[in-house]
Amino acid sequence: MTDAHDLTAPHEPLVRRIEAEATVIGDQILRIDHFLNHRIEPAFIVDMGRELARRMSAFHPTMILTAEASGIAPGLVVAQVLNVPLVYAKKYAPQVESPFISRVIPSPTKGGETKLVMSQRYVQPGARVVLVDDFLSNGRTAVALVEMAREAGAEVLAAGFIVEKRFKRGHEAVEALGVPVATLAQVERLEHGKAVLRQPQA
Ligand SMILES: O=P(O)(O)OC[C@H]1O[C@H](OP(=O)(O)OP(=O)(O)O)[C@H](O)[C@@H]1O
Repeated sequence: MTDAHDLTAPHEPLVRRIEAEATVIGDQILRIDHFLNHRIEPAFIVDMGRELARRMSAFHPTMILTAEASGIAPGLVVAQVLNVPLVYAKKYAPQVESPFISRVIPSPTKGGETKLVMSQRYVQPGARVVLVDDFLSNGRTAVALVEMAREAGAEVLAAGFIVEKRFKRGHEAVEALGVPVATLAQVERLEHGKAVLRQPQA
């Protein structure tokens, strides 16, 4: 089994790019959408997805689960490397044929509420699920996905994220559900227009 330290080892290429290129607004907002979730660099998202897949491979998932929209790119890479299907809970066109499972969560970045909807046709009892998303912040999206997968009768083995904000409660919230968390970059805090990250081992 992959140990906890390995699951959260900082991925040096990502750490360096966040340090050099992130737009930081106040002590809460970290913008790296020029390579992660608005403009996507294929070679870099594949590099990061491969590293997440390497850490997830020990869990032997039968499917990857994410949420629309920003989780799809890293989720697709992890799914491709592990040769399993990717399912994404819909947010923006949540008319899903019955039977389905849904959760309403506070919208992480837009205010208001977001509805996540997932068809039970694509998450079957006994499925071995690994969650993947681009960001882990308060963890409400990930917690909702864990609950939805379990409601469908699936087993949730682990959750992997490209970036986590360690100053939010998401990591603890997901682990409290008994789900190990893997992340490639850990943002400890945002200050003076810069992101302060956990550093890779020399
Ligand atoms: O840990 P949390 O507090 O739940 O925040 C993390 C979530 O926030 C973002 O989604 P968002 O809905 O903002 O954007 P998207 O529609 O582009 O995926 C991100 O893609 C994660 O799914």
